[in-house]
Amino acid sequence: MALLQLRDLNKHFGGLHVTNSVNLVLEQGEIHCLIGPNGAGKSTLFRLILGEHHPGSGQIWFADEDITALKSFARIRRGLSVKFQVPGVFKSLSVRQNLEIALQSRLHGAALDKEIEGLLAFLNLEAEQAQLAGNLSHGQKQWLEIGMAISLKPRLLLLDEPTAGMSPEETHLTGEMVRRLNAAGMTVLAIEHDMAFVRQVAQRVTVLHLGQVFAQGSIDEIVADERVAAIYLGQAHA
Ligand SMILES: Nc1ncnc2c1ncn2[C@@H]1O[C@H](COP(=O)(O)OP(=O)(O)OP(=O)(O)O)[C@@H](O)[C@H]1O
Repeated sequence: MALLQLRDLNKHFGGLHVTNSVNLVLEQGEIHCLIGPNGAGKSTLFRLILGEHHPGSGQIWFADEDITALKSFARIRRGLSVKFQVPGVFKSLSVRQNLEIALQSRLHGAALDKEIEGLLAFLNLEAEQAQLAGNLSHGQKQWLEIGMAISLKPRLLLLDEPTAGMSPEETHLTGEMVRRLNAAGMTVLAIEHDMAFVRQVAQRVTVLHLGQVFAQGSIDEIVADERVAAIYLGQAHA
């Protein structure tokens, strides 16, 4: 079953056609990675899905409902969640308090404490729970934000370069987290440049180039595609 469908989506910024007739189907239960050179339009596509940008034309369907005209909060209420690239944690609050804030609309009392314990263990942040979030390492901040993004138990989790700036070990641990979330039923769409991460998690990969879907397939098919290699030539991320 399709969880998310982008139908002929278009977005212009002035004369720039940043999202160009994009059609993309995300199956319920898959981990899908979105790759492409800088400026390909990946972040813009996320903002369209979340409702921070609105398309000039085209439709966005989520769980058999047309959500194109809905505001972000209404999309979040239906089960969408996003972790953007820049950590949005509350730096002057502890790790535990950050999770409390994310969870408190859903849980209280003993149930809240139990959920926080589970999340801390999942995020490898048990020992850091009393630390100020601002004092965490870069990787730990990213994990805390993943924790906040999954606190409402979304059906679809959008991750914008979740491993940017991480060591290979941290990247691998992040991949394991994503796989565990997926095994528990969460559908994931991740923008990612790190091909080791893409190989670790992705069941399907979509390549975006100049705002268009350029290629789609398994990681092996994408890596073997000479057309894909060609569009990365001269790019620092290749
Ligand atoms: N709000 C905006 N106003 C004008 N132009 C924008 C805006 N947001 C993005 N763009 C332009 O749209 C194009 C696509 O940007 P986008 O950030 O979506 O690409 P990306 O694939 O996410 O790139 P990167 O990998 O560098 O993050 C770029 O040329 C960018 O300058």
